[in-house]
Amino acid sequence: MKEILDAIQSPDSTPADFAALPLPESYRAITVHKDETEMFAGLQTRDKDPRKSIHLDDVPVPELGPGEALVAVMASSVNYNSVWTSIFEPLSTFGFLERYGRTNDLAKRHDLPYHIIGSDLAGVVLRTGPGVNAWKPGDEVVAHCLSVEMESSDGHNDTMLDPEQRIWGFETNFGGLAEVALVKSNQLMPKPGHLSWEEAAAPGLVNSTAYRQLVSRNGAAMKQGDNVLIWGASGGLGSYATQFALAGGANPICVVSSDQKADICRSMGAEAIIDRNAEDYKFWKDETTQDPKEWKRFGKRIRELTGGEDIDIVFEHPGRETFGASVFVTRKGGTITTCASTSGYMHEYDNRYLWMSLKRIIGSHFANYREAWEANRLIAKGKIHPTLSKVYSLEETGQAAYDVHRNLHQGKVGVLCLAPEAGLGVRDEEMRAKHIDAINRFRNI
Ligand SMILES: C/C=C/C(=O)SCCNC(=O)CCNC(=O)[C@H](O)C(C)(C)COP(=O)(O)OP(=O)(O)OC[C@H]1O[C@@H](n2cnc3c(N)ncnc32)[C@H](O)[C@@H]1OP(=O)(O)O
Ligand SMILES: NC(=O)C1=CN([C@@H]2O[C@H](COP(=O)(O)OP(=O)(O)OC[C@H]3O[C@@H](n4cnc5c(N)ncnc54)[C@H](OP(=O)(O)O)[C@@H]3O)[C@@H](O)[C@H]2O)C=CC1
Repeated sequence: MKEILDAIQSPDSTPADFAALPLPESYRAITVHKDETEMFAGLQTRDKDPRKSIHLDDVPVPELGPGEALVAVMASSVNYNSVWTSIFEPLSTFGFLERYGRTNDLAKRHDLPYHIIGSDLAGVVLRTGPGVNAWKPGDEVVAHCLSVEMESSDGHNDTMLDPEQRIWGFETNFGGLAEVALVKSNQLMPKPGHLSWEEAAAPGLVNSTAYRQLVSRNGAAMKQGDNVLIWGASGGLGSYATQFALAGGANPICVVSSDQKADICRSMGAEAIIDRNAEDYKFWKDETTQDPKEWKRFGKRIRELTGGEDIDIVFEHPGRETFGASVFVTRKGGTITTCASTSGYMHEYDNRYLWMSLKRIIGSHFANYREAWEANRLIAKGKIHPTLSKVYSLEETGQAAYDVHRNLHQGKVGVLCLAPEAGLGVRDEEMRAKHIDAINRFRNI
């Protein structure tokens, strides 16, 4: 592994040098264990502690198949899907690995008693499998997390519709929170040169998801002037949705839960901000009853902030707790676009407000390769910036996941894998200097 790291850090290394490097037999990886899937049985979601289920193990390097690449991972990031994996909710991800393993001989590699998690990476290609022409050893890359087989016609208009669509590092093994990762070569994209490894690894999953959900025609197709209600506007998804709204000439109405988070949104350029804690919205009277008066109070507050207008697009992901309010505050003909249900997936809303006002609910999930590429291109051009706050070592990944689970973090949380320290890997200092304030906006808060 030291030889690999030396080659990555030497400005003189050539593709041939990388191709000649011997692969290590094993590498360090963040895992959850199949024999521990019941460890949190009986506990409330909030009390399930990722620090107990997340392990740092030595694992063998997987065999490389056709159309695949092995990547030396310099940095990765914590996504909420790794929190779900680590608390075995809504179900254990080992079921996904077993199901994938049953599809063909090569996929059997994924069905192991340990799951190497993580759905982001920035690093360097070490080896490519047969049939890979677009990438070569030594390429500096980021990887998006869409894994598809594309043997069915279903996915050929939109790869997200492939019946064998999986999220890498969640529904497949050999994820990015590790020193080496196995990806399909059509997950690779150029690493933005003006960013360090950990900055480049931070946006991938959430940036691509927010791009499809909000900007793409497959999502809400946001346009100039739209009022966009963004839940968790300084969180993982929300910090990118807010930037897309501002960069696209829309009007973000940012919902957050503290003064500090409101300040972050202001520093991104947002003006309309609602602190859901300070204003104490209680959309639910009890476990089973919502309070439409609270939806109305929320809608009134939005009208105050927009000069009397209602919401064109709701960027939804909290789910059960907020969905009734989200449907209510959307304007006639408006769109609620949802990609998650952090607070519960059995949503309840008053359907009269949906059909009588001709509103639409759009389900959105990650992004196809083209959407992920376009989202990464915006990062590379300095139009959208990483929202990296803290950086942890690989050993501290459990703590990093705990922070995200408990909503103690801001923006995105990074993890150094092979990178010995933060700040390495910048190739375009001039462009970096132009954007340095925006790049550092979330750092150490
Ligand atoms: C990029 C980052 C993303 C995120 O962070 S997203 C957040 C994290 N992700 C999640 O929380 C999602 C986790 N996944 C799940 O919870 C589950 O993954 C799903 C609920 C999405 C699906 O559950 P499943 O068990 O995989 O599928 P089924 O459809 O409930 O069960 C499969 C069986 O149901 C049959 N079936 C499917 N559709 C129909 C139909 N329309 N009519 C009749 N049967 C149907 C199938 O055939 C099959 O059957 P047979 O078990 O016998 O093989
Ligand atoms: N389908 C897909 O492709 C994807 C789905 N996801 C899913 O989306 C969800 C969010 O991910 P991500 O943004 O990365 O997570 P983060 O935790 O980084 O951000 C979510 C934000 O939502 C807000 N929030 C949390 N709970 C509630 C609540 N009950 N009511 C209102 N606001 C709430 C919080 O902000 P505040 O406290 O300031 O209000 C929090 O910071 C997760 O469930 C994740 O699995 C994520 C990426 C892709």
